[in-house]
Amino acid sequence: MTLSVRDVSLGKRLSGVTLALEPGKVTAICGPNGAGKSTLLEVMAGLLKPNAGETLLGDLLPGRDNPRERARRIGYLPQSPEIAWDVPVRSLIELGRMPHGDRAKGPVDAAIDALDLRPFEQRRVLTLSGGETARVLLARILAGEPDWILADEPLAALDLAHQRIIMRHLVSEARRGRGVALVLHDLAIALNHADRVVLLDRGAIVADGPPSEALSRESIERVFGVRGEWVGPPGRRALSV
Ligand SMILES: Nc1ncnc2c1ncn2[C@@H]1O[C@H](COP(=O)(O)OP(=O)(O)OP(=O)(O)O)[C@@H](O)[C@H]1O
Repeated sequence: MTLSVRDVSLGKRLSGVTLALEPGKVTAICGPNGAGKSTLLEVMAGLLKPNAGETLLGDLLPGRDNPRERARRIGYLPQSPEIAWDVPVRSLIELGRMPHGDRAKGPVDAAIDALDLRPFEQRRVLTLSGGETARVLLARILAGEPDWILADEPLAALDLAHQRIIMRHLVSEARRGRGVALVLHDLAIALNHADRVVLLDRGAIVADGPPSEALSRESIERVFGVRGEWVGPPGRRALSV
């Protein structure tokens, strides 16, 4: 089922954005600070109502029709999530099952393993480091087995090894048929791992397509004002600036 926004505008934050995401793919949303990436993701999650335009999940309006159904279908990880209760890690991840009304062991265990959280399972969440906390919050989303994973900077707090593990896992979730949309600042991760890149600037889409096209030298210079050169072999490219 396609997740799309049609002609969405919200103050100065988004203007006339139209985008249709397909399941089975990883889409990276990139762009400079303040470009509207988080706003777009929140609108796509059905959690922020635009002034004009609409978000559609197939032909459903997510959020308004049925919030529980939306939560079952769309797992949304905000940029700076807050943790209200100092509960054990496993209990927090189990909260991801709330839209299903169960604590199914299988998906909770799978999420714990995917995010390398076995050693922390019984720890209280407020004792974890920033990167460990970020992994727990993403595990909560995975435990809910949503059709769509929308995550705002899910790798920002992670060390190199965990960035790799988690990016690979998100790619494998997409290959199993889920839709994955990630706000990413690291253009090399977007280039190497995403199937599609949507480049935003000042609230509008300025490039949208295969990563090597959307993140060409020219568009990086135009949008970020930085001259860069992609170096290294395909799949392992780095941006030399
Ligand atoms: N609640 C709000 N009310 C008004 N303006 C807002 C609000 N939240 C964000 N903005 C503004 O909207 C613009 C887009 O913000 P957004 O957080 O979507 O950008 P972003 O691309 O995710 O940026 P970053 O890379 O810095 O996280 C920014 O100029 C921001 O200051």
